[in-house]
Amino acid sequence: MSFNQDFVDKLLPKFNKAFQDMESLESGKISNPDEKRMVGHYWLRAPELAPNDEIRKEITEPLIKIKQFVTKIHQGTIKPPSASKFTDVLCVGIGGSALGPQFVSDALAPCQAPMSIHFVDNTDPEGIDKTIHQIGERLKSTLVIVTTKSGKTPETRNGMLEVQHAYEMQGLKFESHAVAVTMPGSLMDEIANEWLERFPMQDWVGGRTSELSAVGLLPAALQGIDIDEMLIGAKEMDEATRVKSLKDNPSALLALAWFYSGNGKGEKDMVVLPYKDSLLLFSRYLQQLVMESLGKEKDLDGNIVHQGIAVYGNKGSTDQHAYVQQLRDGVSNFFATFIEVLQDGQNNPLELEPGVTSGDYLSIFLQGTRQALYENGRDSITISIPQVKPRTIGALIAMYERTISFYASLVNINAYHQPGVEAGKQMAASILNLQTKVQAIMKQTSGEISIETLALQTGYPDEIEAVYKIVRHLAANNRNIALEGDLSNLLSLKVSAI
Ligand SMILES: O=P(O)(O)OC[C@H]1O[C@H](O)[C@H](O)[C@@H](O)[C@@H]1O
Repeated sequence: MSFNQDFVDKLLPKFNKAFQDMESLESGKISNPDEKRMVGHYWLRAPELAPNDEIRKEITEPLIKIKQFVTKIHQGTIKPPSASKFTDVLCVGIGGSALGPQFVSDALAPCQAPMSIHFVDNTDPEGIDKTIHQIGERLKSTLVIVTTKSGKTPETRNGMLEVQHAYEMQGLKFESHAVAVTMPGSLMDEIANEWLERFPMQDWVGGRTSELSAVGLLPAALQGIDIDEMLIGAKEMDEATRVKSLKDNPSALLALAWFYSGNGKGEKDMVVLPYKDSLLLFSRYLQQLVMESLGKEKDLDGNIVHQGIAVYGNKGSTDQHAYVQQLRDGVSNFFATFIEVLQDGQNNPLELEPGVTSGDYLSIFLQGTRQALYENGRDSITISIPQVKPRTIGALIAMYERTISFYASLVNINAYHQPGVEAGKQMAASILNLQTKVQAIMKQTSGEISIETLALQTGYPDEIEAVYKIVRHLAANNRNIALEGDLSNLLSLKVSAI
């Protein structure tokens, strides 16, 4: 990164404030003012630092419960009614209730994992059917984990109902296969009352920072991943990033680099390039962590700021054969983050040429791309880890979590709420309401009507385009509606009930 000492000196007061803000956050002050919540994910790996005994218990008790439950599942003490053991795990959840478990599974699950894992993270019926089809006969020995902090996310509810239906179709009792991870008292908590087990999600842990809570630890432990090591890695990184010295603090340095690169306004995108197949999902995980945390319209004083940093990426060297061309030669609107893994992970590596292995190529390609970018004035950050293992993954997660906290302080925003997501959900709910009205009207309509008339009859004449999209979708799925006319020309269409 091409900043100089002057730039660092100028930012030092902001960092001193960021260090203070973090101290206050970690001491349990309300750091998510809109939702009036504490922000406590850092306590998950150091319960001794939690502000009181009640919170400490909220961390230690579920952890014991997870370990006991996982042992019983692996031993077959807790077993499904029609098989001797659970063999598979099916996780239903979305956003922060899916991305961490998916990333960690891809990065760390051993080849001979005690259980295979599958995910339903959308309300796409075809995607759900495909997953259930892949599980096939093993559905009877599959443990379902429904994860939702709020307990009311529509996609997760739908996924659960679809999965439940699949169990019923095979004559299996869903409740004997299901556990929930949710906030005590939530709708899901009530639904899961008769299930195998319920694991709590803490009010003071946000979805996107929940990987080291029951959300991530339960599926990881079921796959035989050492969750204690993940927690140790995160704790060690927390200690290293609690240091109030910019130059000695990895998260502060990372936040400084982000601030420099995007001029404190997110002017440049973050391209995440791990040179390791097992870290493929890291960019997707970071996309939520960074963009949902930092992408904000207003700062903490209510000024319109439109903050954020766009994140994308995949893996090296694969991406060198795709979009890296633009990174080097095209529009200069990004900074790259290389993630370098020192150990190749092969015992007897093949020598492709004398003294050269596949792993050497991977390492050399990283260096080559980094230098080629640098020579063309493109900045990059390189993070090196010795190996992809539970401890380093815990550490990486913790490093980025604290970088978010620091950066949010530098640009004076609340990193812990997501008002924009709520807006989309409310819109979707009103369109569902409109669909219900359309279906009710069409049930009582004989003959053809225009979309304009139909919109008028719903009481929302201005929602003509939404009505058009609703009927087009219903007709495409044989849902008792037929359309006559040119599908691409709204005004030519006539709707009738069938
Ligand atoms: O865990 P849940 O309450 O089901 O939420 C799942 C996800 O959806 C929400 O819309 C939020 O934007 C995410 O931050 C959250 O992780």
